[in-house]
Amino acid sequence: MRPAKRQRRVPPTRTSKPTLGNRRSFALRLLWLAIPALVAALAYYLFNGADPHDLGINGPPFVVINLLGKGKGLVAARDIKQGELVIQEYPLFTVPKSILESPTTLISRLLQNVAPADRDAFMNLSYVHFPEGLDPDTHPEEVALAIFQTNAVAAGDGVGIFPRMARLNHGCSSAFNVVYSWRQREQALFVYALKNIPKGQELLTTYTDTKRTRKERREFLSQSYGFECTCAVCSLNDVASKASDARLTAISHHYSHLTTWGRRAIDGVEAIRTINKIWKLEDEEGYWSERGRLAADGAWIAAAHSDVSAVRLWAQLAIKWYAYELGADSDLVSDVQRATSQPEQHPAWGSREPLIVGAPVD
Ligand SMILES: C[S@@+](CC[C@H](N)C(=O)[O-])C[C@H]1O[C@@H](n2cnc3c(N)ncnc32)[C@H](O)[C@@H]1O
Repeated sequence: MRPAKRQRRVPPTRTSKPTLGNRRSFALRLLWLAIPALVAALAYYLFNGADPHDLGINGPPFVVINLLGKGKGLVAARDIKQGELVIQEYPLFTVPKSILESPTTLISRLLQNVAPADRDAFMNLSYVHFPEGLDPDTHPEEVALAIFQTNAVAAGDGVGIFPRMARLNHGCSSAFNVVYSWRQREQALFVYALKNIPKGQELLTTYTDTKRTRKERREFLSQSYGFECTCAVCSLNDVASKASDARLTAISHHYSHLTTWGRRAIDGVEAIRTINKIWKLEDEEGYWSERGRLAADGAWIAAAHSDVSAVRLWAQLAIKWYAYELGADSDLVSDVQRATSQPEQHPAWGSREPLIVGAPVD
């Protein structure tokens, strides 16, 4: 069960009507009509996505609204460009991966150290898996734990709570269009647009590795997050859904095959061929996540086999896709940039026999 939604007070409406014949009172009437609209617009802006980085020339990228059957969610307030930063958020608090005290006690204790407005924002988040038989009204500490479990995401060595980002709903495979990552240097969570997102479209992230069949994804999401996924991919007709499942299963299979290069079960040429197969299948599926990492793997394999021109090409591709997912100023982009200018300085350089492994087929 979710906490009761807060009710907003509705101001009493004015009952006296100005006469139409009087221009001054007509102007006053317009003014009276405009004031609530301006106040509503300001309140909407303040409560739905304004933060310092939103105040750029393009205006705030999203609003938070109620969505049928999903609770709250983020919807693009204007066209958002691929690779655009949509959220930069600091954690309300973080929790290490292993703890000694009871999680209920820990969360309640950490909440005491946050500002009252932040605590309210936290307690307003949605949750699933509340212990059966307990009344949420008399067990706020259990509500806090359930909220934490539903909304916490990876943040460095631990997990953290980011109330703004926590409103992002889930989409599978080609349906998710934003990606979040923790940046150690800034100690903040960054959310980037993986694709162009037209105004009015919902911003969706992914809660799990969605390179799984629809049935497997649905089981996981229902058990872990308490909802039946109806994203664009889960809503495909049976024929299209089977084709998508087959692509996703093949992608996973190719990823497993690729890892065998690490133990020399396949050579560099086969490894690069496998990366190109994954890339092609992902194009067909519309699955664009993790491409920076995949291209960086290509650069690594090329460097290991001392294939200078392949290192450069894979590294350039990695920079492009890392920039979309992680930001052009992220550490991983800087690391790969070094490989394009000085392939011989790549950490994997020359660790395997020399071989022309092959370039990206993009
Ligand atoms: C991290 S919260 C996301 C924000 C949430 N909608 C809210 O109102 O705060 C996770 C919860 O959102 C809902 N949710 C997320 N993605 C959904 C989807 N694709 N369809 C339906 N519900 C979804 C589920 O209730 C899930 O447990």
